[in-house]
Amino acid sequence: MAVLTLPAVAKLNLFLHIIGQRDDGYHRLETLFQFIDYGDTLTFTPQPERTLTFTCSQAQFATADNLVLQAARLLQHRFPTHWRGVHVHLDKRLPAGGGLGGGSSDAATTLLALRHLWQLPLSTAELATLGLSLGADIPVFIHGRAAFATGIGEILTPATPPCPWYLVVHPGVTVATPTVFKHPDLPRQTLPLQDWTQWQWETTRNDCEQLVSQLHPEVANALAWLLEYAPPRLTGTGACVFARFDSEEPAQQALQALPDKWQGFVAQGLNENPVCQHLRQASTVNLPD
Ligand SMILES: C[C@@](CO)(OP(=O)(O)O)[C@H](O)COP(=O)(O)OP(=O)(O)OC[C@H]1O[C@@H](n2ccc(N)nc2=O)[C@H](O)[C@@H]1O
Ligand SMILES: Nc1ncnc2c1ncn2[C@@H]1O[C@H](COP(=O)(O)OP(=O)(O)O)[C@@H](O)[C@H]1O
Repeated sequence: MAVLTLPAVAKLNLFLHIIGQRDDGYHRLETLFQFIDYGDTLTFTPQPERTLTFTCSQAQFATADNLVLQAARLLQHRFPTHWRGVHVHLDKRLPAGGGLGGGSSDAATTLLALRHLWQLPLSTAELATLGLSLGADIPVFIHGRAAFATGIGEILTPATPPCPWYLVVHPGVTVATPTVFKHPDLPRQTLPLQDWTQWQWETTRNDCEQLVSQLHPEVANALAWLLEYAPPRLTGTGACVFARFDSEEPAQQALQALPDKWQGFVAQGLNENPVCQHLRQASTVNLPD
Protein backbone atom coordinates (compact mmCIF):
# COMPACT_ATOMS: atom_id res chain seq x y z
CA MET A 1 0.00 0.00 0.00
CA ALA A 2 1.13 3.53 -0.76
CA VAL A 3 1.90 6.30 1.73
CA LEU A 4 -1.31 8.12 2.76
CA THR A 5 -1.14 11.84 3.55
CA LEU A 6 -4.32 13.26 5.05
CA PRO A 7 -5.59 16.54 6.55
CA ALA A 8 -6.86 16.90 10.13
CA VAL A 9 -8.61 20.26 9.99
CA ALA A 10 -9.89 22.40 12.86
CA LYS A 11 -13.48 23.02 13.88
CA LEU A 12 -15.25 26.10 15.20
CA ASN A 13 -18.26 26.10 17.51
CA LEU A 14 -20.36 28.78 15.80
CA PHE A 15 -22.37 28.83 19.01
CA LEU A 16 -22.27 26.74 22.18
CA HIS A 17 -25.13 26.65 24.66
CA ILE A 18 -25.03 24.62 27.88
CA ILE A 19 -28.56 23.42 28.60
CA GLY A 20 -27.95 21.10 31.57
CA GLN A 21 -25.76 18.49 33.14
CA ARG A 22 -25.97 14.68 33.18
CA ASP A 23 -25.71 12.58 36.32
CA ASP A 24 -22.13 11.63 35.37
CA GLY A 25 -21.13 15.33 35.35
CA TYR A 26 -20.91 15.73 31.55
CA HIS A 27 -22.68 18.83 30.26
CA ARG A 28 -25.59 18.72 27.86
CA LEU A 29 -24.84 21.02 24.96
CA GLU A 30 -26.42 22.57 21.91
CA THR A 31 -23.66 23.55 19.52
CA LEU A 32 -23.10 24.14 15.82
CA PHE A 33 -19.86 22.65 14.48
CA GLN A 34 -18.27 23.85 11.26
CA PHE A 35 -14.87 22.83 9.88
CA ILE A 36 -12.29 25.30 8.55
CA ASP A 37 -9.65 24.77 5.87
CA TYR A 38 -6.70 25.00 8.27
CA GLY A 39 -5.17 22.27 10.38
CA ASP A 40 -2.65 19.50 10.96
CA THR A 41 -1.42 16.89 8.47
CA LEU A 42 -0.96 13.18 9.15
CA THR A 43 1.18 10.80 7.08
CA PHE A 44 0.64 7.03 7.32
CA THR A 45 3.53 4.93 5.98
CA PRO A 46 2.93 1.16 5.84
CA GLN A 47 5.80 -0.88 7.35
CA PRO A 48 6.99 -4.40 6.49
CA GLU A 49 7.22 -5.28 10.22
CA ARG A 50 4.08 -5.40 12.40
CA THR A 51 4.98 -2.32 14.41
CA LEU A 52 3.08 0.85 15.31
CA THR A 53 5.30 3.94 15.61
CA PHE A 54 4.62 7.67 15.89
CA THR A 55 6.56 10.91 15.42
CA CYS A 56 5.50 14.55 15.56
CA SER A 57 6.92 17.81 14.20
CA GLN A 58 6.62 19.25 17.73
CA ALA A 59 8.48 17.16 20.29
CA GLN A 60 6.06 17.88 23.15
CA PHE A 61 3.31 15.96 21.33
CA ALA A 62 5.42 12.85 20.60
CA THR A 63 4.24 11.10 23.75
CA ALA A 64 2.63 7.73 24.40
CA ASP A 65 -0.67 9.37 25.41
CA ASN A 66 -1.07 11.31 22.16
CA LEU A 67 -4.58 10.90 20.80
CA VAL A 68 -3.16 9.60 17.50
CA LEU A 69 -1.55 6.64 19.28
CA GLN A 70 -4.58 6.12 21.52
CA ALA A 71 -6.80 5.95 18.43
CA ALA A 72 -4.45 3.52 16.66
CA ARG A 73 -4.19 1.28 19.73
CA LEU A 74 -7.96 1.17 20.06
CA LEU A 75 -8.24 -0.34 16.57
CA GLN A 76 -5.19 -2.56 17.07
CA HIS A 77 -6.75 -4.17 20.16
CA ARG A 78 -10.20 -4.44 18.63
CA PHE A 79 -8.85 -6.09 15.45
CA PRO A 80 -5.82 -8.16 16.56
CA THR A 81 -5.64 -10.09 13.28
CA HIS A 82 -6.34 -7.22 10.85
CA TRP A 83 -3.78 -4.64 11.94
CA ARG A 84 -0.59 -4.12 9.93
CA GLY A 85 2.67 -2.27 10.55
CA VAL A 86 2.42 1.51 10.11
CA HIS A 87 4.42 4.61 10.98
CA VAL A 88 2.33 7.72 11.66
CA HIS A 89 3.81 11.23 11.44
CA LEU A 90 1.88 14.25 12.70
CA ASP A 91 2.72 17.67 11.31
CA LYS A 92 1.21 19.84 14.06
CA ARG A 93 -0.05 23.35 13.26
CA LEU A 94 -3.09 23.70 15.52
CA PRO A 95 -2.58 24.97 19.07
CA ALA A 96 -3.50 22.42 21.77
CA GLY A 97 -6.17 23.51 24.21
CA GLY A 98 -7.34 26.09 21.72
CA GLY A 99 -10.97 25.03 21.31
CA LEU A 100 -10.17 24.13 17.69
CA GLY A 101 -10.49 20.39 18.30
CA GLY A 102 -6.98 19.67 17.00
CA GLY A 103 -6.40 16.56 19.09
CA SER A 104 -9.89 15.27 18.27
CA SER A 105 -9.36 15.86 14.56
CA ASP A 106 -5.99 14.06 14.66
CA ALA A 107 -7.67 11.10 16.37
CA ALA A 108 -10.57 11.06 13.89
CA THR A 109 -8.25 11.19 10.86
CA THR A 110 -6.23 8.33 12.39
CA LEU A 111 -9.34 6.18 12.90
CA LEU A 112 -10.55 6.87 9.34
CA ALA A 113 -7.10 6.26 7.82
CA LEU A 114 -6.50 2.98 9.64
CA ARG A 115 -9.98 1.69 8.79
CA HIS A 116 -9.00 2.32 5.18
CA LEU A 117 -5.45 0.90 5.36
CA TRP A 118 -6.36 -2.17 7.42
CA GLN A 119 -9.70 -2.64 5.60
CA LEU A 120 -11.60 -2.93 8.85
CA PRO A 121 -15.24 -4.11 8.82
CA LEU A 122 -16.53 -1.06 10.73
CA SER A 123 -19.32 1.30 9.72
CA THR A 124 -18.84 5.05 10.11
CA ALA A 125 -21.35 5.03 12.98
CA GLU A 126 -19.37 2.27 14.76
CA LEU A 127 -16.12 4.17 14.19
CA ALA A 128 -17.70 7.34 15.65
CA THR A 129 -18.84 5.41 18.74
CA LEU A 130 -15.30 4.10 19.22
CA GLY A 131 -13.99 7.66 18.80
CA LEU A 132 -16.41 8.98 21.40
CA SER A 133 -14.63 6.90 24.04
CA LEU A 134 -11.54 9.08 23.41
CA GLY A 135 -13.27 12.48 23.27
CA ALA A 136 -16.67 14.13 22.89
CA ASP A 137 -15.62 16.03 19.73
CA ILE A 138 -14.35 13.06 17.74
CA PRO A 139 -17.69 11.82 16.24
CA VAL A 140 -18.33 15.04 14.29
CA PHE A 141 -14.93 14.78 12.61
CA ILE A 142 -15.58 11.13 11.71
CA HIS A 143 -19.04 11.72 10.26
CA GLY A 144 -17.44 14.61 8.42
CA ARG A 145 -20.43 16.92 8.09
CA ALA A 146 -20.93 20.34 9.68
CA ALA A 147 -23.55 19.59 12.29
CA PHE A 148 -25.86 20.78 15.00
CA ALA A 149 -24.95 18.70 18.05
CA THR A 150 -26.85 17.80 21.19
CA GLY A 151 -26.17 15.31 23.98
CA ILE A 152 -22.56 15.89 25.04
CA GLY A 153 -21.81 16.86 21.45
CA GLU A 154 -22.23 13.42 19.89
CA ILE A 155 -25.87 13.46 18.70
CA LEU A 156 -25.41 15.02 15.29
CA THR A 157 -27.77 16.51 12.73
CA PRO A 158 -26.03 17.58 9.50
CA ALA A 159 -26.16 21.33 8.87
CA THR A 160 -25.18 23.62 6.01
CA PRO A 161 -24.38 26.99 7.56
CA PRO A 162 -22.93 29.71 5.28
CA CYS A 163 -19.17 29.35 4.68
CA PRO A 164 -17.68 32.77 5.43
CA TRP A 165 -14.01 33.60 5.97
CA TYR A 166 -12.82 33.59 9.54
CA LEU A 167 -10.01 35.33 11.33
CA VAL A 168 -9.01 33.04 14.20
CA VAL A 169 -6.88 34.50 16.99
CA HIS A 170 -4.98 32.49 19.59
CA PRO A 171 -4.43 34.74 22.62
CA GLY A 172 -1.39 32.77 23.81
CA VAL A 173 -3.01 31.02 26.77
CA THR A 174 -4.09 27.40 27.13
CA VAL A 175 -7.54 26.60 28.52
CA ALA A 176 -8.10 23.17 30.02
CA THR A 177 -11.60 21.97 29.09
CA PRO A 178 -12.19 20.19 32.47
CA THR A 179 -11.33 23.40 34.39
CA VAL A 180 -14.08 25.29 32.58
CA PHE A 181 -16.66 22.54 33.00
CA LYS A 182 -15.89 22.13 36.69
CA HIS A 183 -16.18 25.85 37.47
CA PRO A 184 -19.13 26.83 39.71
CA ASP A 185 -19.69 30.09 37.78
CA LEU A 186 -20.30 28.40 34.42
CA PRO A 187 -23.88 29.04 33.22
CA ARG A 188 -25.64 25.70 32.78
CA GLN A 189 -29.28 26.56 32.23
CA THR A 190 -29.64 28.05 28.77
CA LEU A 191 -33.03 27.20 27.30
CA PRO A 192 -32.94 24.73 24.40
CA LEU A 193 -33.44 26.36 20.99
CA GLN A 194 -37.00 25.99 19.71
CA ASP A 195 -35.82 25.55 16.12
CA TRP A 196 -32.05 25.40 15.66
CA THR A 197 -32.35 25.75 11.87
CA GLN A 198 -33.42 29.36 12.50
CA TRP A 199 -30.23 30.12 14.47
CA GLN A 200 -28.67 33.54 14.04
CA TRP A 201 -25.35 34.91 15.23
CA GLU A 202 -27.13 37.67 17.18
CA THR A 203 -29.44 35.33 19.09
CA THR A 204 -26.81 32.73 20.01
CA ARG A 205 -23.60 32.82 22.06
CA ASN A 206 -20.88 30.74 23.65
CA ASP A 207 -21.85 30.10 27.27
CA CYS A 208 -18.19 29.58 28.25
CA GLU A 209 -17.07 32.98 26.91
CA GLN A 210 -17.67 35.18 29.96
CA LEU A 211 -16.10 32.74 32.42
CA VAL A 212 -13.07 32.04 30.20
CA SER A 213 -12.60 35.81 29.70
CA GLN A 214 -12.54 36.26 33.48
CA LEU A 215 -10.14 33.37 34.05
CA HIS A 216 -7.86 34.47 31.19
CA PRO A 217 -7.77 38.26 30.64
CA GLU A 218 -5.87 37.80 27.35
CA VAL A 219 -8.98 36.09 25.94
CA ALA A 220 -11.02 39.17 26.89
CA ASN A 221 -8.36 41.38 25.28
CA ALA A 222 -8.42 39.38 22.04
CA LEU A 223 -12.23 39.53 21.92
CA ALA A 224 -12.09 43.31 22.41
CA TRP A 225 -9.48 43.67 19.65
CA LEU A 226 -11.52 41.59 17.17
CA LEU A 227 -14.66 43.62 17.93
CA GLU A 228 -13.08 46.53 16.03
CA TYR A 229 -13.48 44.43 12.87
CA ALA A 230 -16.49 42.12 13.34
CA PRO A 231 -18.51 40.60 16.21
CA PRO A 232 -16.20 38.04 17.87
CA ARG A 233 -16.86 34.76 19.66
CA LEU A 234 -14.98 32.11 21.66
CA THR A 235 -14.77 28.62 20.11
CA GLY A 236 -15.36 25.60 22.38
CA THR A 237 -13.93 26.22 25.83
CA GLY A 238 -11.26 28.46 24.26
CA ALA A 239 -8.72 29.84 24.17
CA CYS A 240 -9.15 30.79 20.48
CA VAL A 241 -11.57 33.50 19.40
CA PHE A 242 -12.83 34.19 15.90
CA ALA A 243 -14.82 36.65 13.77
CA ARG A 244 -16.59 36.24 10.42
CA PHE A 245 -15.94 38.14 7.18
CA ASP A 246 -17.84 38.06 3.87
CA SER A 247 -14.64 37.70 1.85
CA GLU A 248 -10.97 36.87 2.37
CA GLU A 249 -9.50 40.34 1.86
CA PRO A 250 -10.86 42.13 4.94
CA ALA A 251 -9.98 39.11 7.07
CA GLN A 252 -6.38 39.21 5.77
CA GLN A 253 -6.23 42.99 6.36
CA ALA A 254 -7.31 42.52 9.98
CA LEU A 255 -4.71 39.72 10.35
CA GLN A 256 -2.00 42.16 9.19
CA ALA A 257 -2.91 44.41 12.13
CA LEU A 258 -2.83 41.59 14.71
CA PRO A 259 -0.63 42.52 17.71
CA ASP A 260 2.68 40.60 17.66
CA LYS A 261 1.95 38.96 21.02
CA TRP A 262 -0.83 36.84 19.48
CA GLN A 263 -0.94 34.23 16.71
CA GLY A 264 -3.68 34.21 14.12
CA PHE A 265 -4.73 32.83 10.77
CA VAL A 266 -7.42 33.27 8.13
CA ALA A 267 -9.45 30.26 6.98
CA GLN A 268 -12.72 29.54 5.21
CA GLY A 269 -15.66 27.62 6.68
CA LEU A 270 -16.21 24.10 5.29
CA ASN A 271 -19.31 21.95 5.61
CA GLU A 272 -17.42 18.74 4.81
CA ASN A 273 -14.31 17.43 6.57
CA PRO A 274 -11.77 17.29 3.69
CA VAL A 275 -10.34 14.02 5.00
CA CYS A 276 -13.51 12.29 3.77
CA GLN A 277 -12.96 13.55 0.22
CA HIS A 278 -9.28 12.49 0.34
CA LEU A 279 -10.25 8.99 1.46
CA ARG A 280 -12.96 8.67 -1.18
CA GLN A 281 -10.29 9.42 -3.79
CA ALA A 282 -7.77 7.04 -2.20
CA SER A 283 -10.28 4.27 -1.79
CA THR A 284 -10.17 1.29 -4.07
CA VAL A 285 -12.55 -0.71 -1.88
CA ASN A 286 -16.11 0.11 -0.95
CA LEU A 287 -16.36 0.99 2.71
CA PRO A 288 -19.58 0.35 4.63
CA ASP A 289 -21.76 3.45 5.25
C1 LIG B 1 -17.05 21.50 24.81
C2 LIG B 1 -16.19 21.28 23.61
C3 LIG B 1 -16.94 21.85 22.39
O1 LIG B 1 -16.38 21.55 21.20
O2 LIG B 1 -14.99 22.00 23.86
P1 LIG B 1 -13.49 22.05 23.24
O3 LIG B 1 -12.71 20.93 23.87
O4 LIG B 1 -13.61 21.93 21.78
O5 LIG B 1 -12.92 23.36 23.67
C4 LIG B 1 -15.95 19.79 23.42
O6 LIG B 1 -17.16 19.10 23.24
C5 LIG B 1 -15.18 19.09 24.50
O7 LIG B 1 -14.74 17.90 23.91
P2 LIG B 1 -13.37 17.21 24.30
O8 LIG B 1 -12.27 18.23 24.35
O9 LIG B 1 -13.19 16.03 23.39
O10 LIG B 1 -13.68 16.82 25.77
P3 LIG B 1 -13.53 15.43 26.51
O11 LIG B 1 -12.10 15.00 26.45
O12 LIG B 1 -14.60 14.49 26.09
O13 LIG B 1 -13.89 15.90 28.02
C6 LIG B 1 -12.98 16.62 28.83
C7 LIG B 1 -13.70 16.92 30.14
O14 LIG B 1 -14.63 18.00 29.92
C8 LIG B 1 -15.85 17.77 30.58
N1 LIG B 1 -16.96 17.78 29.60
C9 LIG B 1 -16.70 17.58 28.28
C10 LIG B 1 -17.73 17.63 27.35
C11 LIG B 1 -19.03 17.89 27.83
N2 LIG B 1 -20.07 17.95 26.98
N3 LIG B 1 -19.27 18.07 29.14
C12 LIG B 1 -18.25 18.03 30.03
O15 LIG B 1 -18.47 18.21 31.22
C13 LIG B 1 -15.72 16.46 31.32
O16 LIG B 1 -15.33 16.77 32.64
C14 LIG B 1 -14.54 15.76 30.64
O17 LIG B 1 -13.83 14.98 31.54
N1 LIG C 1 -2.64 15.05 18.70
C1 LIG C 1 -2.91 15.93 19.67
N2 LIG C 1 -3.01 17.23 19.38
C2 LIG C 1 -3.33 18.13 20.35
N3 LIG C 1 -3.53 17.81 21.62
C3 LIG C 1 -3.44 16.53 21.98
C4 LIG C 1 -3.13 15.54 21.01
N4 LIG C 1 -3.12 14.38 21.65
C5 LIG C 1 -3.42 14.62 22.94
N5 LIG C 1 -3.60 15.90 23.15
C6 LIG C 1 -4.00 16.53 24.43
O1 LIG C 1 -5.38 16.88 24.30
C7 LIG C 1 -5.65 18.14 24.90
C8 LIG C 1 -6.72 18.90 24.08
O2 LIG C 1 -6.20 19.21 22.84
P1 LIG C 1 -7.05 19.83 21.62
O3 LIG C 1 -8.04 18.84 21.12
O4 LIG C 1 -6.08 20.33 20.60
O5 LIG C 1 -7.74 21.05 22.29
P2 LIG C 1 -9.26 21.49 22.35
O6 LIG C 1 -10.05 20.31 22.87
O7 LIG C 1 -9.24 22.65 23.29
O8 LIG C 1 -9.65 21.90 20.99
C9 LIG C 1 -4.32 18.85 25.01
O9 LIG C 1 -4.17 19.34 26.33
C10 LIG C 1 -3.25 17.82 24.71
O10 LIG C 1 -2.38 17.62 25.78
